[in-house]
Amino acid sequence: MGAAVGIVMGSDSDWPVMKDAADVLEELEVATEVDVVSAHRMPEAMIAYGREATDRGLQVIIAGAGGAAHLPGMLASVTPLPVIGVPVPLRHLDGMDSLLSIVQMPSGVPVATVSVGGARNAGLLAARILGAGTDEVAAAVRARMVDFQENLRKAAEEKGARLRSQRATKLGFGS
Ligand SMILES: Nc1c(C(=O)O)ncn1[C@@H]1O[C@H](COP(=O)(O)O)[C@@H](O)[C@H]1O
Repeated sequence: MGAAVGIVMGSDSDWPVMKDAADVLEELEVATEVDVVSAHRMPEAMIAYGREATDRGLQVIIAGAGGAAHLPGMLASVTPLPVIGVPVPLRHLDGMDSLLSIVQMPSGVPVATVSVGGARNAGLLAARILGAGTDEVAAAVRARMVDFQENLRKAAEEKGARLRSQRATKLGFGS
């Protein structure tokens, strides 16, 4: 089966951030493809990627970029697929430039923007979009997402229990 989610970034220097999206989608058994596609540096190839995405079977695009981050918005302008934008933080301005470039889209061209460096949430959001479908593949992704959420809840509860017990021990109440 081909990739359902395309993960693209403006430069390979974004990969340490964008890898989190690929990793969580791998955990959820969602097929992904990864590529460098830059609106600024390779505009024709970027347009082709966006235009061909649906025919190639992609269902969601995750696009990460830093600085003057035009890639997510430009992709959203040439594809009907949902585009999730990841603001990649660079050395200057701490990602505020990336965030504002991605989030402040003009009306009519939506990009679902996650937090600065929030590639893991971008992956999770892509899985939720896929899981909203009505076929068997969507149901399977949805079931894995429900498990994921259950594990998240348990982990949070365990952290609370650990903290309560450490505190009680410190104050001499026992655990
Ligand atoms: N924001 C964009 C775009 C674009 O939006 O088309 N293309 C590259 N870049 C960004 O430039 C930063 C520096 O790239 P280099 O590390 O290659 O110099 C990266 O964060 C990339 O996403």
